[in-house]
Amino acid sequence: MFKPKSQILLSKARGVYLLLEEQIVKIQLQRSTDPDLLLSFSQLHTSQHTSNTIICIQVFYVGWPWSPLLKRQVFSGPVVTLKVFEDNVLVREFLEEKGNGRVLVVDGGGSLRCAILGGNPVVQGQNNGWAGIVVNGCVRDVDEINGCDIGVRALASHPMKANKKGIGEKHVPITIAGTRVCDGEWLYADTDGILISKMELSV
Ligand SMILES: O=C([O-])CC(=O)C(=O)O
Ligand SMILES: [Mg+2]
Repeated sequence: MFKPKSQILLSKARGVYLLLEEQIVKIQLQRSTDPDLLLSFSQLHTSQHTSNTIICIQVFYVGWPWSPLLKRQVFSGPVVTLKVFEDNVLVREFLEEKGNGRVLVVDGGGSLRCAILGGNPVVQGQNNGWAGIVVNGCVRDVDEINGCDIGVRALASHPMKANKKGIGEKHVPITIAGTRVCDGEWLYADTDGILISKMELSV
């Protein structure tokens, strides 16, 4: 186990450790649905610290079945949140904006009944400089998405299009798989999982 120079908050969880003070030197995640793991992270997250040298990290989606069909799994950036349900109008609206390296995190309520992200907005997101899109729901046009230079994570693919009523809420706190995600937080996605941090990390 890596020993930090100074303070460390060490989760009991297997293979997961946070190094604190000057920076996060290494983050290691294992896929797990172990409730102790999630508990230890939520305790870390909610515990009160007086020193702002302590960086609290939430683990987001450890153990979730992210679709392996999507190829660009590694990306990071500041978060923009969106909450919709089986409707993709606001998703498209966001990706028409300049991304400036941000990651759009869409809580689609986990619906597996239609796709709230298709190839067209992903191409737009790529062209507008978004770093990635995380969808708690389904995507379609998987081959088109995989041809794009932008990270995309979703639960699954589905051939059906979503509604186009424009219903949803932008920039609101969302809770996905028990983890609250807010605008301005930082998201780090790799092939092991997805992390949400209150602040930018050096990884
Ligand atoms: O048209 C839609 O609603 C979904 C789609 O395939 C795309 O955006 O590329
Ligand atoms: Mg399409």
